[in-house]
Order: sequence, then C-alpha cells, then structure tokens
Amino acid sequence: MISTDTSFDLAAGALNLLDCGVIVLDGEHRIVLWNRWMTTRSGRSSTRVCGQSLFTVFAELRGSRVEAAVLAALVDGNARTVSQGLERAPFPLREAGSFDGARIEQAVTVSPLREGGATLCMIEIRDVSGTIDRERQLLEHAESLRARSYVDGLTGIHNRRYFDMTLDRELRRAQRNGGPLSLLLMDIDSFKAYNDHFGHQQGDTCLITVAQALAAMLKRPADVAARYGGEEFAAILPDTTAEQAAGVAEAIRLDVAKRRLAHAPAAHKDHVTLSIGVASFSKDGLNEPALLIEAADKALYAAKRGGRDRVVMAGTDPSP
Ligand SMILES: Nc1nc2c(ncn2[C@@H]2O[C@H](COP(=O)(O)OP(=O)(O)OP(=O)(O)O)[C@@H](O)[C@H]2O)c(=O)[nH]1
Repeated sequence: MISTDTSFDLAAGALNLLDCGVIVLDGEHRIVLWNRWMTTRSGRSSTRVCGQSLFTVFAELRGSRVEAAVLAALVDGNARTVSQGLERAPFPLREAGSFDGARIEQAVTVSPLREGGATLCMIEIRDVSGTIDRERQLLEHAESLRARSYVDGLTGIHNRRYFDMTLDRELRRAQRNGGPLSLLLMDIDSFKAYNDHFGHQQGDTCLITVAQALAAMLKRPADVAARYGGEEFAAILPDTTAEQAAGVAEAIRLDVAKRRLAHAPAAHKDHVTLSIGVASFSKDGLNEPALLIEAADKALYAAKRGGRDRVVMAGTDPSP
C-alpha cells in the first residue's frame, strides 16, 4: 500500500516527467505549481515563480487570450483551449537549453481545478512547433500547386484553364458594369511548315518566344495572356473597347513580325507572323464566353483567309 506522502511525491515526480508545461494558479492568479518542463523552457525555476502572479511573471500575457481564458475558467468553471493558429505563441518559451532561440509554437489549455472548496486553474502548454511547421509547409505547397496549375508548362504564360476561369469572371464583371471587354485570339501562321522545316524542338522555342512577346505587350495588371492550345494564344483585355483592342492586337502583330524570326521556305513569309481575331463584349450580343470565343475565332480565320499576318475585327470579315 502506497502512503499519501509517497503518492504525493509520485505525482510531483510524474508531473516533472510530463512532456508539456503545467502551471497551477490559485484564485488570485498566483502560481502554486510549475513543473520542470516550464523551468527548462522559460529559464525560471519553480522556487523563483511560485507565489507570484502569472501576469507579473509574464507581463505580456495581460490582455491576451490566455488571461481571458484564466479569468473565465475561474469564474464559470469551464475549460478552454487557446488556439494559436498562425498567430504569435502566447508564452515566451524557447526550446530547452536555448534561451535566445525562436519561441516554440504552443497549444494551450486552461482548465478549472477544485481543491478543498477553492477554485484553482491549471494551464497546460504543449509544444506544437513541428505540427505548425508542417501546416505552413502544406499551405505553401498547396499554394504553389495551385499557382502551377494555372501556368502553361511550355511557355510559362497562363494556361487554358486560367483563361477559361478569367474569361468567365471578367464577362460577368462586364455584364454587371456594362463596361467594355475584349478578347484576342492569335495563331502563328504556317506553323506546321515551321515544325516540318526546323523540327519540333525549335518549334517549341518559337512558341516560347511568341508567348513571352505577347505577355510583355500586355501592360495593364488585369490583362491576361494565355496559351489557348497548340500554336494558338489568347488575350483577355478588361475595360478595353473594340477600337482599343484592335490597337493592342496590331501592336502585338507588329512586335512579333519585327523580330524577323526566320520561317520555313514553305511558309507564306520568310519570318514568323501572327494572325489575330478580335471580338468585344456587347450586352445583347456577345455576352457569353462561348459566343465571344466563337466570334474571335471566326475573325481569326477570316485573317487567315485574308492572307495571314493581319488583325481582323469580329463582324468585319474582309474576305469575299
Ligand atoms: N513545336 C510545337 N508544335 C506544335 C505544338 N502544338 C501544336 N503544334 C503544331 O502547330 C501546327 C499547327 O498547324 P496547322 O493547324 O496546320 O496550321 P498552320 O501550319 O499554322 O497554318 P495556318 O494556321 O493556316 O497559318 C501543327 O503542325 C502542330 O503540330 C507544340 O506544343 N509545339
């Protein structure tokens, strides 16, 4: 049979072995128990802190959620968890033996404790640094995956998925505001001949050059350059009228042509060029993504039929 005294010593020994901090406060918030975990993480021994108010020992806890939880536990007798989330750790505790390192991340539970008619309060502090680090890494990883899922792997500009999502969003915004919105669809002329002559790998390099040129020509933050498919590109131009979009399209066409990227002998010209179709939102006409794309696509093929290396506006097909 273990005596009461021995049980008490055992409890104190077990408390000191716990892999978490334990503090017990009396009704006046004075520290009556402070285990070894707390000593090694705070640099303050039990003899130094016992008898003092927790909020004198850690003045920064005044006004904190830990103080609110302690006051509430002593008043209503309910336990509370102080979740840290991604905020600053409440107690100034560091890894054992490192008093100038980073604060350990903490999960804090505050529970009422009744003893001989008095209400005390027990605070448990767990080191959750590993969990929070992993959570941060997972969040960063998820964010980078999300960003990558909107980028075209070859050219580095936005992909078709991002284009579809943005066109949908911008069209709904244009519907609400009645504001202008234009779409450009662009296609590299005679690209089959380019690939046949220079090989697929150089074809890829050509696609990258054109994509980067296109992205650099779009100056407004809301403009979106995307690879629409194969050798086809698209640009979404919010707050841009058909006339302004025609100007942007012409500037892109000229920019690519002026680079004088050598083309295949079988191509329509000795340098790489673009055909571009332009369509603009109208409240009662081109007011859906599919309608706007169809109109820009028709204009693009009108540009092809008209001889390539040109810009055609939707509804103004120049060919007979
Ligand atoms: N190198 C490379 N070629 C691609 C890629 N995607 C599509 N293409 C090629 O782009 C070419 C497109 O050819 P077509 O659709 O016949 O059109 P075109 O030769 O450009 O002729 P026009 O559009 O009428 O001027 C095909 O040969 C495709 O193989 C790609 O990712 N890399």
